[in-house]
Amino acid sequence: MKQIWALIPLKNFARAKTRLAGALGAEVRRALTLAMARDVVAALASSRAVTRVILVSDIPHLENLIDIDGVGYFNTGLAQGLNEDLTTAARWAGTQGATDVLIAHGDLPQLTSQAIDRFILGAGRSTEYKVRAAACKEGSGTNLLFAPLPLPLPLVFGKNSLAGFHQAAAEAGMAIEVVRDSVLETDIDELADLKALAAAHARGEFVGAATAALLLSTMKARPTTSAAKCSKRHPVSAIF
Ligand SMILES: Nc1nc2c(ncn2[C@@H]2O[C@H](COP(=O)(O)OP(=O)(O)OP(=O)(O)O)[C@@H](O)[C@H]2O)c(=O)[nH]1
Ligand SMILES: O=C(O)[C@H](O)COP(=O)(O)O
Repeated sequence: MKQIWALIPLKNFARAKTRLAGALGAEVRRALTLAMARDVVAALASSRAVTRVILVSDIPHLENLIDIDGVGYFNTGLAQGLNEDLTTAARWAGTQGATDVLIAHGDLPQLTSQAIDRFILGAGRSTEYKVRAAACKEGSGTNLLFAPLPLPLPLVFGKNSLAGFHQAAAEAGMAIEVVRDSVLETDIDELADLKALAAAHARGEFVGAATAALLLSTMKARPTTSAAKCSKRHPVSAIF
């Protein structure tokens, strides 16, 4: 019986979401990072296929910030980098009884438990592929990775990671299966992504509860246009 553990890496707030730093102040980026991570955790916690959900981070007292029933925390100590932290956490998960890991980034606020189960259970049907990757919307990055333990290939998250995973798999004498799924594709990296997310929410598309609440509360607090123009770095409310 598979024991699938979800690992969600979360960067320290001081270094997180830097591509939004030109538009959003540190407090708003922190709130957004936390809200999206809460939504990712909640979706994974409701998945039928996932056995355990673990946050992988060096954020102190993260359990007080994301307090969802049954969620575990792997404290990396001082972060060594995304791939190093996840590799250490995956190895530890293996010693605790995990047979497989589902790595899911913390900035996927439209993630649903149905899409997660679709992704994982699809992997079960194919015996040809051991590793399955969900592409980001640009098709270059990897939003989720499903792999058995011990990991059969090195983790190479980062810029153009999908090509990196293909290469790592080829070097390990295997192939990976790439999934394009609109629900799994939506990561929030740039201001344009955030604007698109607000528009999707306004159209009635699903957005996780914590992120949706943040979008709504900041829109209610929307300043006048002239006030927004005066501010160099806008609150979320000023960008929609
Ligand atoms: N534990 C851990 N998580 C990380 C680290 N670097 C990135 N992450 C997490 O990995 C996921 C993808 O992160 P990135 O897109 O690289 O970084 P980001 O903070 O979301 O955005 P940028 O700073 O704009 O690149 C997010 O959930 C991050 O919080 C790290 O060194 N350690
Ligand atoms: O491996 C990846 O694709 C990155 O860790 C996340 O990519 P992005 O945040 O640049 O989309």
